[in-house]
Amino acid sequence: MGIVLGPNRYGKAEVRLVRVVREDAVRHEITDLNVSIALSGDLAATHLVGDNANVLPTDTMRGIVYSFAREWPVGEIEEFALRLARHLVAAYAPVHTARVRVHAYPWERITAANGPHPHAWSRGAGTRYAGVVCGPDGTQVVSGLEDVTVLKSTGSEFHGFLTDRYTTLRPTDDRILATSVQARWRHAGVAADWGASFARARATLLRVFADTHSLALQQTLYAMGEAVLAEQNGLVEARFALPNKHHFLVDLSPYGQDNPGEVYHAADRPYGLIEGTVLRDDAAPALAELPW
Ligand SMILES: O=c1[nH]c(=O)c2[nH]c(=O)[nH]c2[nH]1
Repeated sequence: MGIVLGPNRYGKAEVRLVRVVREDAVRHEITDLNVSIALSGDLAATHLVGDNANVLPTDTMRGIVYSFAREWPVGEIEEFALRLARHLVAAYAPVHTARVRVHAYPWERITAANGPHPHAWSRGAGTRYAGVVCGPDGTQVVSGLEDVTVLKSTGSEFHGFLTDRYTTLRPTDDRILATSVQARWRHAGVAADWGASFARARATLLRVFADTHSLALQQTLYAMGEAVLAEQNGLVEARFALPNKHHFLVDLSPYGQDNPGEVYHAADRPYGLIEGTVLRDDAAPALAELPW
């Protein structure tokens, strides 16, 4: 019996990159990213004896991110992640697998006196995500979004659940349903119109959340995943984490008032956390190191 080194990876996490594209002196475009890289490969020596010959410093990874941002337009985040991951496995022999994660923060032009301002921005809602793995077993791409908070003020019920002596929750046929969507969808291939696919998936998720008369957040989750896959042949698997942002009816009887679904307490924690995967039954499996 002995002690051995298990799976490991390392890299630079959360490289914050803002790329300004100067169309002219006043009119700009901006891209605001948070990029994380994790490499695995021939890294036993650094762990076992501190021999760093195979170690590409994480500081160099930071430099690659900024330098690539200068040399090319950043483009869609999936494309940028693919470029980085492919470079990292091609350029450094000890690197077998590269995982790249990119979060993009949306900035919207401020509407000023003369319309959309050429270079003044207001931070928008939600974050777009891309994750890429590139290694000996192939390359895969996942896209997604998070922190998209949605709410329905009716059209949601929850009843018929298992009950026992610990149950205090009352069944309801009319409640507020709210969640902060974290969604991911895996692409079948490594080339797509990433921007159009993202816009379509986002619109699908919002539309289905709105249009599904919900008997459980689990049912809404499945409906959203099913629709995203049904509408885009190039997508094979969708994963969700949906916190149930509970809204409780306030008891106004101490004040001699009724409360027919009008005054709610928006609770912070604890919250239900509903997680699930929806996939094509013939989907090739996701690579283990795909950064969802
Ligand atoms: O949509 C819901 N799913 C649950 O599993 C659950 N559990 C709970 O207390 N409220 C809810 N709501």
